[in-house]
Amino acid sequence: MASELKNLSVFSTDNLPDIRHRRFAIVVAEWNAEVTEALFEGAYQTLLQYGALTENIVRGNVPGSFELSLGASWFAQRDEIDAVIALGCVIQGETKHNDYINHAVAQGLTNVGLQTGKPVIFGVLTPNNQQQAIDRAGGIHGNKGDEAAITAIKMLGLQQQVYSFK
Ligand SMILES: Nc1c(NC[C@H](O)[C@H](O)[C@H](O)CO)[nH]c(=O)[nH]c1=O
Ligand SMILES: CC(=O)[C@@H](O)COP(=O)(O)O
Repeated sequence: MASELKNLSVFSTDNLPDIRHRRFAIVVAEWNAEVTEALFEGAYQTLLQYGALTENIVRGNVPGSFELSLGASWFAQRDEIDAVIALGCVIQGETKHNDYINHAVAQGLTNVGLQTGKPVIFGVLTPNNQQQAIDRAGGIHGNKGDEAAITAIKMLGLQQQVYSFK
């Protein structure tokens, strides 16, 4: 498979913007907390590593990934928030329930970003089983939380470039 034995969290960190004064909301789904906590830790530490201040990062919990869109929307509508990172893990079950959640949250988070004009990052794992989730939350395939944080930073950099273009 394409992702076999690959660290999927390898990304360029060239030309990242100054984020000292940027404020981030991280919305975390409580379902599969062992995984989502690892995603949160990866996102939080990555934001700090690249210059965010602890006082400029706020966390909110939602029951499940389906609720990430509304939680993200509440934060994104606040003038004080510059970007939102949504973290969840939807593990395939016996029915199609995971498909409905995954499609709803992907579309929902997309809509929040488009409606607010702010980076709203899809940091939701959609694995077939627990091991695939663990492998992508600090395991052999990296940490989707790290990727989500870098994505938020990069999008703020693009936003800054767009709005400063003369
Ligand atoms: N099975 C998983 C869920 N299910 C709960 C939904 O996200 C939602 O909270 C419920 O349908 C009520 O609206 N959530 C996950 O994040 N991960 C799962 O594996
Ligand atoms: C993905 C989920 O919603 C989880 O509860 C598994 O549900 P099911 O086994 O009923 O498909």
